[in-house]
Amino acid sequence: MRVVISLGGSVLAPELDPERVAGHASVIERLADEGCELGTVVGGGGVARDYISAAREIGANEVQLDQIGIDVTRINARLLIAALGQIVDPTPARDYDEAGNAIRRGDISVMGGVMPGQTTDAVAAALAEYVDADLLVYATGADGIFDADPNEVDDAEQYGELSPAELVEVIAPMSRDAGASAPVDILAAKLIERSGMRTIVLDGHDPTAVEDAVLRGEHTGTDIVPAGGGEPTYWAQR
Ligand SMILES: Nc1ncnc2c1ncn2[C@@H]1O[C@H](COP(=O)(O)OP(=O)(O)OP(=O)(O)O)[C@@H](O)[C@H]1O
Ligand SMILES: O=c1ccn([C@@H]2O[C@H](COP(=O)(O)O)[C@@H](O)[C@H]2O)c(=O)[nH]1
Repeated sequence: MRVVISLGGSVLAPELDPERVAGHASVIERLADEGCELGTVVGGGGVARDYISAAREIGANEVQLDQIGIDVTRINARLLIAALGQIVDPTPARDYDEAGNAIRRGDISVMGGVMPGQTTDAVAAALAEYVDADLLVYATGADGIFDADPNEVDDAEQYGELSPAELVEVIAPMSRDAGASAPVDILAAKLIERSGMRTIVLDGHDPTAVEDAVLRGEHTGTDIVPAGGGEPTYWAQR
């Protein structure tokens, strides 16, 4: 089973805690031990946003801000690589070919951002399509997709399941500025719609949430189910 995991910077490194990073790395290692082929895409989190807002005040344009964000995602990718030992490609992939080649060699690939105008959510969706993944998992700061930001609106309601087209509709009104917060960005939603990729969006603060979802099909987030997708096939059922 080939899986792409998008690990938000806000769940990998909300603060620089080596134990938290090691916890995420342990889960990735366990998935690899179970035979999963893995691509991991790491976000920039609060550090990227701090840099972006400082540079915006100084007068940087949106592309420059995106470039700063990309650099931070790559630093976070290196942090995760440092925790992953021997089974990982030691260099963050700079593009989908590099990531795909590492995965085909049997390494775990870790990458950050690739180009301005998007977020690592879109990188993960493109990588999943490129390597023909069985499953794409977004480990983010909210337990799925809601009708409003659940960290801001007390009675926000979760979507348990969405079609890719519904996902695009829900995500479309959200901001596209550098550093914006959304569980999945609009380009990612469009790529998921195009590829029909089976996708889960879940709260990744506890690293074992990803393991439960991939290995046991257990999660409390949102399932993005393509038309005719049927029941999700998880590792335990293969
Ligand atoms: N409709 C919504 N449904 C779910 N979460 C939402 C929604 N609108 C806004 N959000 C916010 O989006 C956040 C997730 O995106 P955010 O980009 O902050 O984190 P991330 O995915 O961990 O990646 P990174 O921190 O690397 O950018 C959630 O924590 C939540 O507060
Ligand atoms: O391919 C990419 C990836 C990221 N960016 C910029 O970096 C920040 C932080 O990334 P997150 O995935 O949101 O953590 C993002 O807001 C973009 O400004 C990018 O331009 N291209």
